[in-house]
Amino acid sequence: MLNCYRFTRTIVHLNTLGSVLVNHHRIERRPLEQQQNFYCNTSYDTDYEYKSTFKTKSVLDRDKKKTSVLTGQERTTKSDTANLSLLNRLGLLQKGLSGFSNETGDNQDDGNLTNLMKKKRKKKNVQLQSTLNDDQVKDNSNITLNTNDNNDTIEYHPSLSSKSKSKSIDKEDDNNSIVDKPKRKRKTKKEKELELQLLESSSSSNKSGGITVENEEVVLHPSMTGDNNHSSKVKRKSRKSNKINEQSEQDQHNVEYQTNIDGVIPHDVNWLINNQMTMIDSPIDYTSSDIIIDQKQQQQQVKKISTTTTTTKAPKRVVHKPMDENAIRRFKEWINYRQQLLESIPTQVDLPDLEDAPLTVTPENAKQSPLNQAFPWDRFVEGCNRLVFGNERLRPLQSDAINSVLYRRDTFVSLPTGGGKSLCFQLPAIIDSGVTLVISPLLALMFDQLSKLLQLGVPTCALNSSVPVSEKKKIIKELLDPAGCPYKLLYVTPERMKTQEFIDILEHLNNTSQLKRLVIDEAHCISEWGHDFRKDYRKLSKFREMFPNIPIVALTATATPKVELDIKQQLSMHNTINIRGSFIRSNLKYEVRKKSTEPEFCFNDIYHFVNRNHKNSSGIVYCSTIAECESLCEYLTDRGLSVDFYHASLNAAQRVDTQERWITGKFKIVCTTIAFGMGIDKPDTRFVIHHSIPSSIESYYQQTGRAGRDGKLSDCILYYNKNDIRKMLKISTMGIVAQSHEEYQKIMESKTENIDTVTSYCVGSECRRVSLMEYFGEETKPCKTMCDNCTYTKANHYFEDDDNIREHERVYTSRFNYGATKKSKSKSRRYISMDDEEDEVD
Ligand SMILES: Nc1ncnc2c1ncn2[C@@H]1O[C@H](COP(=O)(O)OP(=O)(O)OP(=O)(O)O)[C@@H](O)[C@H]1O
Repeated sequence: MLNCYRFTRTIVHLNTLGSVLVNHHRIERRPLEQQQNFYCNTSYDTDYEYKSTFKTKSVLDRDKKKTSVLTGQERTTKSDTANLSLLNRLGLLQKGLSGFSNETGDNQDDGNLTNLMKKKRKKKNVQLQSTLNDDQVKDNSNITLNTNDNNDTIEYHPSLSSKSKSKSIDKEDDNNSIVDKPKRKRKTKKEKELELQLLESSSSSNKSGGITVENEEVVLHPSMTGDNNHSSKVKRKSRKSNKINEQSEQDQHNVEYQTNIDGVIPHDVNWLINNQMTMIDSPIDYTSSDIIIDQKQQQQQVKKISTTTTTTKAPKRVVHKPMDENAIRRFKEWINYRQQLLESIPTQVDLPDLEDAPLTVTPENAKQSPLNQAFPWDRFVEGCNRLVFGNERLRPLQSDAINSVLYRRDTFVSLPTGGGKSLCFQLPAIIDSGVTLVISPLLALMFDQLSKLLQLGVPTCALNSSVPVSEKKKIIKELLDPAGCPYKLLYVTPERMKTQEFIDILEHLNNTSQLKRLVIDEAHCISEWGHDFRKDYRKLSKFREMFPNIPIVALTATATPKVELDIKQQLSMHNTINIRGSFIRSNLKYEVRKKSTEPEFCFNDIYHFVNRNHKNSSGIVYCSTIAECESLCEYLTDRGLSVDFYHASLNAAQRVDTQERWITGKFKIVCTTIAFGMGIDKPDTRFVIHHSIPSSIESYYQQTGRAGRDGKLSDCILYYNKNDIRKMLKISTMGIVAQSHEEYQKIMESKTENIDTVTSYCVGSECRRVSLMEYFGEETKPCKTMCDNCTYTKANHYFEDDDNIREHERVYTSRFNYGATKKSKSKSRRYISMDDEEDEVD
């Protein structure tokens, strides 16, 4: 029998938490010596691997001094570089780089490379000329594109050529990778000397004054900037350039290829508020490290329509998606805008006072809330939201949440599904310095957010079981880099928190003042009373003990008051600011339909509903079992709909792949168990159908919350019959972990109560919206037009027959017997839910 452990609640004395909240009422710059400024420099090591490193000020004593716009103090200049090692991993650098300088204004693509080359020419021993002629580019094929005036160093080496499409640098563990990577090549002595000279000259040549935050070059692929001439010009120029260093044909080819890269955006986006106001650099790679199954594996992938489940090997993967052009444009604008803002910021900024006491902000009191006042970061928030995320404005309560997070207060955010909770921590993470640690319960959810952030250009990484070992090692190395970590957000599953290796990483980040906050997404998973309880979420309660000064941000869309209290207690949140929005989703139409006991009838009904109303729209159909999932998928596919299935028996790679294909519209309808859902953000999802009843109202709200996230009218249909009650009861009590019979019974009671509530919802005749909101403790008026009960007065005849009511009562009253039966077999037993998603920790 499996031993089972129940996590003991950790009690943290409140007095140890006194220092948790950083009450910084005044932002002042520290003396220069005290600042922990990290400077980024990119170079490649002897193995010709690109390397992006941050260096502390003390390390970079060779760097030039600049005058801060904020203080007038002289400061060491910083390097703003692409995260080349990340790029390298994603297979970009083999294609070369092209330059675009944003400092010189937009649409100056011709000038971009030229600017880079200008800077490069300053290096003594490369003998580059300082005018814009064809010769400028001649050494393009050489080792570097160094922009040391701005300390933007982008290096390129001929060995990383398109021709040398050899195996990946990561080849040792990415055998299945579909990314071709360049072959390593030993540097010649000459090259080494040249490189050394370049580095020396780069570190000694910068004499510009100006502002501290100066490195904001945006390097783009010409095709992305719409300048096709650029490529050809560079090619032409590079062909002429054979004077300085003799380059091989391969090198020349590299120059050409250099212009064909998807691009790279180095930037710095950190505004450090921890008693100083400065910017640190953050190398960035705007490619998306989407994790997909490699081609071979895809081919081998077992046809999904089958009764047996597939067990292909774990994901090996990386494919990068080009960045969205609008995102690039916005990002450039953001950099310019931020630059302007920084120039206008005074050297000292007062933070408004916020009482050190719990505070609740709701839509009703938001206007009078102390969070609704001017904060020094307001324009940064506005600019970042508009330019990085492409949103016109913040939604109600988002700005309160962001202010609270930036003020470094413990923050509990409960906004409706699709309410924009992610922005409440992602935006502060970008504006603030250091790393934001995000706990995310599902690989799919993590993948979704990671992919989006990378596409937006935000340096983000994830550590989970689907990340190949080689990449994991690299990420860990970067996180542990004594000189500084390049990422703004680090996503992990709760399981990772229990490994000593990861705790060491966190300790390192904390000791170097880089760990800025812990974010717990889908925080209801921490509560046993929550609908998606995950035992490893419980372990997060240790975080406060380990890092008492790090603020905690918990977010959920489905917390009842009881769950909310439990979350805060578990996490030892202190003087929490609660941001509480209305749960109403006014664009969702709710309907409950009677489900026939004949599976085919229900399948047929679903088919007709979709075919009639949402033939070409995306939607989700939730089923209670894997078998149901697959047979419904088969049925709908046979009838000509575009369908696939998703459930916990698929391995991580298959799940990621299915999710990605659904999100990108490769197929329209996903038949799934509850393994799919939390956090899935496909705005144009027009319907969510529950083929079987959900295990709780929270689950139902969460799952239907996938629909209509773009604000457009969407349908939520729930099929209900009495058999499903018993079936769901069985399923939802399978995963119970209990140490004693009493505990088991307690959990059983809670689970059955949840199902009772769902049943009441189904058979009830009051407005669906009112019923749902009542559950979350919110009062509202009947929707009148948005549910079956309001629109069809007789709709519930089906559920008022004696049979159903009797069955409902029988199940309700038999629940204690059910627990007792289990007890007789075993006092302590662990049942594994088939939909349990746990991250394998290696
Ligand atoms: N201020 C905003 N303006 C426009 N769109 C926004 C804004 N904030 C968020 N969004 C968009 O709203 C959608 C939902 O956001 P998000 O995924 O953060 O919701 P959520 O609250 O986490 O929902 P769930 O709990 O259901 O996962 C996303 O597509 C996001 O881009």
